[in-house]
Amino acid sequence: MSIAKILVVEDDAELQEALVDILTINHFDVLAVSSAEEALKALDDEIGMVFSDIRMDGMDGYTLMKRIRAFKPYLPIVLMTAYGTVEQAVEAMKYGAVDYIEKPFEAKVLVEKAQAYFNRDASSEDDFVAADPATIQLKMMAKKVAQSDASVYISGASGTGKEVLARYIHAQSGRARQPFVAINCAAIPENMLEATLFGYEKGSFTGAYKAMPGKFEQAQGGTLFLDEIGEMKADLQAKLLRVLQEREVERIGSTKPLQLDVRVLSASNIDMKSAIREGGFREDLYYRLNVFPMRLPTLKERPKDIAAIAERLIQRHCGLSRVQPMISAPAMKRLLQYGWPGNIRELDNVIQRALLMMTGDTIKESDILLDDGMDITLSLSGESETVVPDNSSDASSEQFSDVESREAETHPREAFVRNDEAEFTETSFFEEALPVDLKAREMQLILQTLKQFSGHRQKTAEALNISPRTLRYKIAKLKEQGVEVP
Ligand SMILES: Nc1ncnc2c1ncn2[C@@H]1O[C@H](COP(=O)(O)OP(=O)(O)OP(=O)(O)O)[C@@H](O)[C@H]1O
Repeated sequence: MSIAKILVVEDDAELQEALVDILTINHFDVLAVSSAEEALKALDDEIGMVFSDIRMDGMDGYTLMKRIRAFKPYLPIVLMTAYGTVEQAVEAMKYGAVDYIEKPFEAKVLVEKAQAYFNRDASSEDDFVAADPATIQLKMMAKKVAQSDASVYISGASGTGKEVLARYIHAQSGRARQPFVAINCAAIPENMLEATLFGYEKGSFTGAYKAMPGKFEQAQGGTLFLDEIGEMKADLQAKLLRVLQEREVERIGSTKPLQLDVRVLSASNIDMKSAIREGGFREDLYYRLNVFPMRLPTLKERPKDIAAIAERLIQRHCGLSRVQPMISAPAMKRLLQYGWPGNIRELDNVIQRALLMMTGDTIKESDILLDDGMDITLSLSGESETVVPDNSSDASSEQFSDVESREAETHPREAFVRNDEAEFTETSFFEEALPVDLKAREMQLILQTLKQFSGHRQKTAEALNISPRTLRYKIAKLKEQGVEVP
């Protein structure tokens, strides 16, 4: 299942041997060849990455890369270039090399590149960075439990990486090549969640103008991740329990049960034990979901992860084609000293800000803008691009923000609610019971406004006083959740 080897293409025998030694010592399985022609013959599904020299007799590394790209569009290829051919390497990157190393290079550089890109094109892409002993142990457990079909329940505060861990479990399992379907139970209005989970037949309720498979069906053969499961209402909990017990699902309006082969992972950031005690969550369902419990510590509880995750985030945001900026020691100290109430999601925002602020190739202390030191909340992740005045009590000065924020809770945007819809669409379906949580309200507003302007994005964004980019982001999120957007 997992892609096993790194292919080294190097015609200098001595250097080839050194490369093989370094990679092998660092636990990579390596196959080495001396020419591009041999490399093409050696490339099979077992190869998860290529390091290739550029200047070789016969076919050069540049041509080799183009040839590989024809049948392996995503295979990470790192070109090794001698001094003076850097421009050629940069040019090569435009055609699809993910990176280059300039000779002579240190062993450390080679290993870092291997760690960064190896298996990058596999469906088992590993974004779960673990450097703290607590997380390393958790990751090992996740790898083990991935081999079974046991239901895993992941607890942890918001932004600690519960979805990342769920994806990791899926990627490490025998289901890795099958779909991973995630649904955020809190983001979908209560009356829509059942249909989204189980699917529905055309005409089975007002608004069901065409048949839709549910998330269970979409995850067939793979993994279904039920995020924020604690938000699910009692009647739906009972239905979910039945589906899990019987391992079959019936679309709403259908009498044909569908046998399910779906592994279920779930997560929540609420205290489920007290939810059970208070009657908010069914104990029997909890025990069915919680066959294997995993708890993600807050970022503060795993300080050794901060630097490693920050580096991964830099890689992620710089793309594969840019030399990675470094973090200066004082800047890192600042990251390490901070409390991270928003966990990794907050770290991600801080890194994105720093990348924007920095000049040169190093993130300096002054580039680190922490939320507690800022008088504006400015997130650049696309999740919240608007500037929200901190602690503002002036509702009129606020914008309709992406931030699922406390500000929004204090000042719900009543002015945006337009109850003038009459036709049956997903929108009117939402209106049957006004959703209580703000995410649902936001969704309702967007769908209503889109409908009002016949799906015209620009006009909708203007009416909601949000940027078109924010609207696009929100629409993409809704689509991800299975909501039909006009
Ligand atoms: N171990 C990790 N390594 C690298 N990035 C991570 C890690 N954990 C989380 N992230 C990043 O942090 C962000 C938040 O992660 P994720 O959405 O999985 O958190 P969550 O706990 O599910 O949050 P919520 O409870 O709000 O749904 C994402 O951008 C994710 O890629």
